[in-house]
Amino acid sequence: MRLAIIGLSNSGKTTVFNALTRQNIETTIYPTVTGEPNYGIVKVPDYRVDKLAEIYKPKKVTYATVEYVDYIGLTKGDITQNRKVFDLIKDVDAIVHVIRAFEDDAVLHPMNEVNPMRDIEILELELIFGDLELAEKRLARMEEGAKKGKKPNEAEKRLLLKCKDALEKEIPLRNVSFDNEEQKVMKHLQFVSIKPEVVVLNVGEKDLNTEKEKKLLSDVDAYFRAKNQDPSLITRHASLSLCGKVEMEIAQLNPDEARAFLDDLGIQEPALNKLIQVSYDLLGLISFLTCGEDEVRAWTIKKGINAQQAAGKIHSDIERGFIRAEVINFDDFISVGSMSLARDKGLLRLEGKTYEVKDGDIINFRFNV
Ligand SMILES: Nc1ncnc2c1ncn2[C@@H]1O[C@H](COP(=O)(O)OP(=O)(O)OP(=O)(O)O)[C@@H](O)[C@H]1O
Repeated sequence: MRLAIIGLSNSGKTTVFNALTRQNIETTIYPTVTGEPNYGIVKVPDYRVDKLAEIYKPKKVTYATVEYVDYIGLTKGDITQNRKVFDLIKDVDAIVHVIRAFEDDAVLHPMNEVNPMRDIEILELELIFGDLELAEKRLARMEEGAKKGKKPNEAEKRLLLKCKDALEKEIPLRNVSFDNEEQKVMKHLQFVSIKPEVVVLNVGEKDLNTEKEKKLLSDVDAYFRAKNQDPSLITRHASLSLCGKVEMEIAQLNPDEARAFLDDLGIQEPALNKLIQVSYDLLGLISFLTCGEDEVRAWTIKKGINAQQAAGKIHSDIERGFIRAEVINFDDFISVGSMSLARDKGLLRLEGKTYEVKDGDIINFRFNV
């Protein structure tokens, strides 16, 4: 799973990226307009993996991971520059949209003043304009082809017209419902406004845990709710606030120092953990767990997949030779503390191929190859 961090220049994208990936890429008070994208793999914090590792003391502990990519900012009205960003993010699973809400005169703002709601609108529109350009170009190419006698792909044409119509009304494609056929055609079209989106309000340190922060966040939620007029659509948007600068400082500390720092600020855990979790949920992902003396591990799967498909995540042989899955949910396991006790108490279930795997299931696959 890969997420792209996007936003206007100087909104704090690299700061958030550094905090997430514990890297130290240079952040500047000037916009970055060239350079290579930054990539980083991030462990998905999971208290269940921590707890199982404590119990099993395995040789290896493996968390689920997500990858983030950070690149240059989007610019109002600059389609050529923005296309560079869209080309990079066309294959990502979701976008993290960083909005500047912190005040600092030393950090240049591309619109000269801090105004988060205006910036959200600008950025959302740039995504829409980028997609509109793409739809129009493809339709024009189809028309050219038709003139030369080439038969257009009717399904794609219908879909492009539907997208164009929505985009012209300034509706992002994530807020349009597409049937299964349309979704299939959509796969190779590389639109960006269709991607699930996590909005991160990057507030100043002094605004953390204040009414101002709460109000801003509820304004952001209201903005996206108002945009999504089809209640049958699954939510493809989530928002949260954090202070990128503080998060980056915490990420550079050792665990004890970080704990003391968080206690000082009256925060339970870094907001980044929530960001990672929210991204995971938004993509409809869950984790199942495997444990033993060799390894305790979290595996990422899509919500709704069955035990046999989940087995395929580990190895195609296990999927092919699947016999049964021995399953216990993490909470039940913890209530007794060991697999043998769980078995004695009948908490360990034997499930077949079609069992729908739940978040936090600890699974032992029985298979035969
Ligand atoms: N929450 C915050 N509070 C105060 N300063 C911040 C905050 N977040 C980021 N900054 C500062 O803002 C400046 C710009 O940050 P950063 O380089 O991360 O932005 P960016 O969006 O990656 O910029 P660009 O892509 O245009 O280079 C840096 O000086 C950074 O320290």
